[in-house]
Amino acid sequence: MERPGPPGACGDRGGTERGLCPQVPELQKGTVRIRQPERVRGIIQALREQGVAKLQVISDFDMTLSRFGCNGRRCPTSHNILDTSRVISEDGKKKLKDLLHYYYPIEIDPNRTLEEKRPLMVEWWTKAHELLVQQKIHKGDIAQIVRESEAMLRDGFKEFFDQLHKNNIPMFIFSAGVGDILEEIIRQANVFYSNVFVVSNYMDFNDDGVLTHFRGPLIHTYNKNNTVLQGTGYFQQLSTRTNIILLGDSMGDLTMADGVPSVENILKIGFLNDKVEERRGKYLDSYDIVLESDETLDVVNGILRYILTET
Ligand SMILES: Nc1ccn([C@@H]2O[C@H](COP(=O)(O)O)[C@@H](O)[C@H]2O)c(=O)n1
Ligand SMILES: [Mg+2]
Repeated sequence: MERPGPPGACGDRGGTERGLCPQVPELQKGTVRIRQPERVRGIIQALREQGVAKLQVISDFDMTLSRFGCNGRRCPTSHNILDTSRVISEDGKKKLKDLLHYYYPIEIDPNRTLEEKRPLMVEWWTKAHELLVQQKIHKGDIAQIVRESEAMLRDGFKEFFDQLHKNNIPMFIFSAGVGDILEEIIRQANVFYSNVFVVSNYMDFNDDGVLTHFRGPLIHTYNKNNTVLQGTGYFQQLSTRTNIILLGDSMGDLTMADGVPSVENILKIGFLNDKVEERRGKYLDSYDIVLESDETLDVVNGILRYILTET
């Protein structure tokens, strides 16, 4: 039989999905799906009880911290921002769009295995980066390209970044996007705080500020794990941060915390943005909390507020 938690504990109404955690009312939103409410309740409670000093956040960027929908259309990813910008020739734009139309359905296909997808993702990223290098992009144009784009962070981003910063919680952004672009988005949103650390695909420029190549190792959707973090030492420095909130939008994001030593508790929150019906089952199997077509960080902010409130 389930033992009730201490007064005011998450789920002390019995732990049904409805009364999952009354102190986090955002979990009642219609966008929230949870396969194992008891498990989620237990993790949230443990994160709160064990305290802020043990917590770290690991997040994907594109379509997780950034929005999926923009005024009835798809928001651009960090790659798309560059691909569709004024510095790319018409021919370059067409080729990059063709790549997207060919490879994106493969990326999100629930019927293909990760083993099948991996080499195809390497192919996509490699071809796209080669095309971008041919465009002789100037470093000095990046800020303006981002300003002119439709890039948008999810609603509630300021509270999210602020809560983490004020509580000195390290936030690791692990992205297969373009590091220079996503950093600029966060900078222009005024939330690029000292607790934010990014690993992504960064561009290298020559002395004239012209893009010459992308720095390795190449990060694509399905190799976001320890293999591309060698030499960063990031997780090793945070060895006391054994409790994790992981945020992602892809099945590839589930391995982002693989390099963290001695994980005690991990809460995986997945944004299911596209092909919702088709992919729901797999997401519910893999993420503790699934947010369907939810353009906000409300649920994440609600959980953080509860975890960070002093008892
Ligand atoms: N040429 C490309 C390659 C990938 N994408 C999309 O970028 C996203 C990966 O970035 P994360 O921050 O989510 O790791 C992924 O959604 C790909 O579809 C692209 O737009 N263009
Ligand atoms: Mg993503």
